[in-house]
Amino acid sequence: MTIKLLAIGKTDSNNLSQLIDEYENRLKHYVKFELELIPDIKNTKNLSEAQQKEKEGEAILKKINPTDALILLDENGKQFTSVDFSNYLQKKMNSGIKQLVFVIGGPYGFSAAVYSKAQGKISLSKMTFSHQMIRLFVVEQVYRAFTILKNEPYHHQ
Ligand SMILES: C[S@@+](CC[C@H](N)C(=O)[O-])C[C@H]1O[C@@H](n2cnc3c(N)ncnc32)[C@H](O)[C@@H]1O
Repeated sequence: MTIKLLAIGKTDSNNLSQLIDEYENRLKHYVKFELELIPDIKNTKNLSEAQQKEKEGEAILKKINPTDALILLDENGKQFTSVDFSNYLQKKMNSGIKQLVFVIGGPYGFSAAVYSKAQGKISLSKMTFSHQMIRLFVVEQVYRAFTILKNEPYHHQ
């Protein structure tokens, strides 16, 4: 199974990018992983929040193949412990899915169209993180999950 993390807009902070790269590189030892950044929507100044979400939603859905499992990162989604999340990933791998796609919304979240296509929602906390910082937290948690599955000494209960 391939895991893709889809997000809108390039990561503005070099420090953040470096940390994301670090975990992305570590993850490559365990699974085929790709972080794909969808270019920012242009002329957002002339768009309402709802219009921006719609356009971002269209761009997101264009990237999804019919056989992908689409899972949204969302404050109101299901919460896991890191061990539970590792078991969740193991089950997805066992289920024969070709590609698991985690999607991070833009600054205003997801359009209704994206919600309606999603097979699940995962929350990393009840608090809201910036759409850029959450990238790092997702990559780190996926990495952590694989170290748990491999019994490696990264995670401590
Ligand atoms: C700034 S937040 C958008 C917040 C907006 N209130 C909403 O309704 O989604 C941007 C994106 O970051 C992700 N995000 C932020 N906090 C999160 C959390 N605690 N758990 C999971 N994803 C989160 C989500 O993908 C969200 O769409």
